[in-house]
Amino acid sequence: MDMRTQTSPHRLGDDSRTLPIADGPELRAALEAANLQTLLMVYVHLTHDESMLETFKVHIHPPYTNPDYQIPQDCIEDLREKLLYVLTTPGAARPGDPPLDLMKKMMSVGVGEPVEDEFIPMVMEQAGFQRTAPRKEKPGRTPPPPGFKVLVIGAGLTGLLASIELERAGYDHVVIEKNEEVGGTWWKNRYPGVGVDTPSHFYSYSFEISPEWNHYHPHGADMREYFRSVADKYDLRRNIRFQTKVHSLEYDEKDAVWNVTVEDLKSGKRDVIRANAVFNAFGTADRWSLPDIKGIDSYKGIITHSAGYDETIDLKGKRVAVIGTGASSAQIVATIASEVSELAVFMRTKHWMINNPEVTKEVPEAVKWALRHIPHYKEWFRFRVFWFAADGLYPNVVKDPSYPEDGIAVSALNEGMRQYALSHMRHKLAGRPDLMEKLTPDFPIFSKRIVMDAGWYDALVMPHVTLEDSPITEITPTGIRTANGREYEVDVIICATGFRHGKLVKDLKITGREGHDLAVDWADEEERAYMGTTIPGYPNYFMSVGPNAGPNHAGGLNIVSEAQVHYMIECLDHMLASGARTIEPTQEAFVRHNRRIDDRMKHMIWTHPKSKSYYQNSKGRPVGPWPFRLVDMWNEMRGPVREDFRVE
Ligand SMILES: Cc1cc2nc3c(=O)[nH]c(=O)nc-3n(C[C@H](O)[C@H](O)[C@H](O)COP(=O)(O)OP(=O)(O)OC[C@H]3O[C@@H](n4cnc5c(N)ncnc54)[C@H](O)[C@@H]3O)c2cc1C
Repeated sequence: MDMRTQTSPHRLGDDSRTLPIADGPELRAALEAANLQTLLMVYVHLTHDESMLETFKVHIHPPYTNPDYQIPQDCIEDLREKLLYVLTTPGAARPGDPPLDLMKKMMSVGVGEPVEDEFIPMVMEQAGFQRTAPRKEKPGRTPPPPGFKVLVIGAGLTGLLASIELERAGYDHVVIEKNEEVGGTWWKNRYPGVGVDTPSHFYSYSFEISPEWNHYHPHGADMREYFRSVADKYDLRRNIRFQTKVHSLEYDEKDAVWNVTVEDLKSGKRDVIRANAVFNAFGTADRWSLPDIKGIDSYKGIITHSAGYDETIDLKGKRVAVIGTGASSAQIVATIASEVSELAVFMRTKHWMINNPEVTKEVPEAVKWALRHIPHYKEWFRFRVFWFAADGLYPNVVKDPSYPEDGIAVSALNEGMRQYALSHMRHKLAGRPDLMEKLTPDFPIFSKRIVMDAGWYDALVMPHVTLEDSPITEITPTGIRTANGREYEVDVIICATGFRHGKLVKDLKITGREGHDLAVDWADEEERAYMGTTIPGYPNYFMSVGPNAGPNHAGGLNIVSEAQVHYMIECLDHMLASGARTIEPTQEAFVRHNRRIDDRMKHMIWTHPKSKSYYQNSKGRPVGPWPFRLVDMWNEMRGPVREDFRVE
C-alpha cells in the first residue's frame, strides 16, 4: 500500500488550548521541537513583553536573505524558560490579545522584515486571529428576503467555503456536486504520492486551522480527511446534492433568476432549479482525458490517467511507464521508483524544480502537541508559513527592464532563483550530464508552475529508471514506441499528462441577458471578467478561478477562494441593501479593469517570449495569472467599488 495515503482525522473545533498547562515531558518536548520564532510570538502574545522582541530583533532574518542565521543559545534558553513559566503558572499570562500596534511589531520581528500596514488586515485574517462575527448578526443589515436562493456549483475547497459563509450570512443555498463526496480535486486525485505543494499549515481555511497535519506539505489523503472533517463540523452535507451535475444556467430576465438545469447522475433525471444568484466553484483541474496517441486503444496492459488513478493497482515488481513530467509525474515517479522493476518516464516539456526539504518532512509528534495545546502557537505558525509563501516572492515575476527580453531570467532575483534550482540539479544529477542536458529548462523560472522535488531526481538516477525525451510515436499492445526507434515493453502506463485548462466555461452552457452565450462571448479562449469573478450581462453570476484571478507567484488557492467568497457575499449584500434584485459590473468598469490587467501584464514574466504554459490561452495571452500582488487582490476584494456595479 502507498504509505502516503495513511492519514489521521482532523479534530476541528477540539480546542484544548487552556492555561495553565501541566509541566511534563510532553510540554518540554514541544518547547524543544517547536519553531523558535513562533514560540517567541507566543511568549509576547501571552505576556505583551516587548523587551523580548528587542532581544531577538537583531537575530531574526527572512530565509531568502539569510537562510542560515543563528539565534544565540542563551537567548533561546531564556525564551524557553520564561515561556515554560508563563504556560504552567496560574495567572502568569496576561488576558486578552496584545494591542494591534504590538501585534504589528511582533509580526515584523517574527519574520525579520517589515510587515507593512497594508498587509495587516490580510495577515490578521489569514493567520486566524480575526474571524468576523456572522453577518446575519450585524445590526442594520438588510437580510436576504424569504425565498432568495443561491446555488453553488461544486463542493471542493471553494464550494464548501461558500456554503459555510452563505450560511453565516443567512443566505438559503444549495450546493450541486457531481462527485459522491466533498473535497473536489483532493477527493478525485489518488495517484501514488498525490500531495499539495502549498504548505499544510497554510493550505486550509484561515478560520479552521488544523493541528493534525502529518506532513509539512499535505498528502492527498490528509486533504480529503480535512474537507470531510469540515463538512462534518459545519453539517454541510445537508445542503449538498451529490452525484448531480449542472449542465446549464439560463438567465430569466423577467423574474431575475437563473434557471439551472441539473442531472441526477444515478437516475439520469434532469430538473431545473431556480436560483437568484449562482456561485460557480467548479474548479479548473478536473477535465482530463487519456492522451490522443496512435494505438492507445490497442494497449493490453493497465493504462490510467493520474487523476483517474485506481488505488488498488499493484505496481510492485511491474514494468511501468509514466507519460509526462509535471507536478503529478514528479510525485508519482518519486513515490513508485523504488517498488517497480523498471520505470520509463516520457518527457515532452521541461520544468523548473526546486529543492524544498519540507516537502517530504513529517511533522514530529512534539510539534503537533505544540499546535494542539500551546495557545496561539498554530496561528503564529500559520502566519509565518503564509508570509514566506506570499508576496515576498512577487519580485520574481516582475520584469526588470534592464534585463534582455530573450534571456532566461527577468531580473537579478529571478536569475538567483534559477541558479538556486540549477545548483540543486547539479548536486542531485552529479555524474549524469545526459540527465542534466535533458532536464535543464530554457525558459525563466516562475514563468510556469514550479515543481517541488520530492525525490524526483533521486528516482531518475536509479539504474532501472530511464528518462526518454524522444517523442512517443505509438502505443503498441505491449508498450510504447518512440521516434528514435526505441520500444518500451511495460505492464502499466500512467498518463500524468495534466488537465485541459483552456476554455474556462468548460462544458457548461451559460446564457445571460438577451440570450448572450458565455462560450460565444469568450470564443477563442479570450476569457475576460471583472476582478476575475463577475461579467457584464451575467447578473448575479459569480465565479471562482475566473480569468486573471490566480496570483501565480505565491500563496495557495485557499486565500484566493476566501477573498472571492467574501467578495461575492459583499456584492449580494450591497445589492440587497440597495433594494435591488440584480448586480453586475458595468461595461466601462469591465473594460477599464481589463486594460489595467493588460498594461500590467506587459511587465510580468508571463509575457516573456520564452514563457509557455497553461497560464496562457492558445493565442499566448496569460489568461490565468493575476498580475498584481496577493495583498492587492485581498484588499480590492473587501467589497465592490459601488460605481463599478449596476444594481437594478
Ligand atoms: C495534483 C494537483 C495539485 C495541486 N496542488 C495545488 C497546490 O499545491 N496549491 C494550490 O493552491 N492548489 C493546488 N492545486 C489546485 C487545486 O485544484 C485547488 O487548490 C483547489 O483544490 C481548488 O478547489 P475548488 O473547490 O476551487 O475546485 P475543485 O477542487 O476542482 O472542486 C470543484 C468541484 O466542482 C465539481 N464540479 C465541477 N463541475 C461540475 C458540474 N458541472 N456540476 C456539478 N459539480 C461540478 C467537481 O466535481 C469538484 O468537486 C492542485 C491541483 C491538482 C490537480
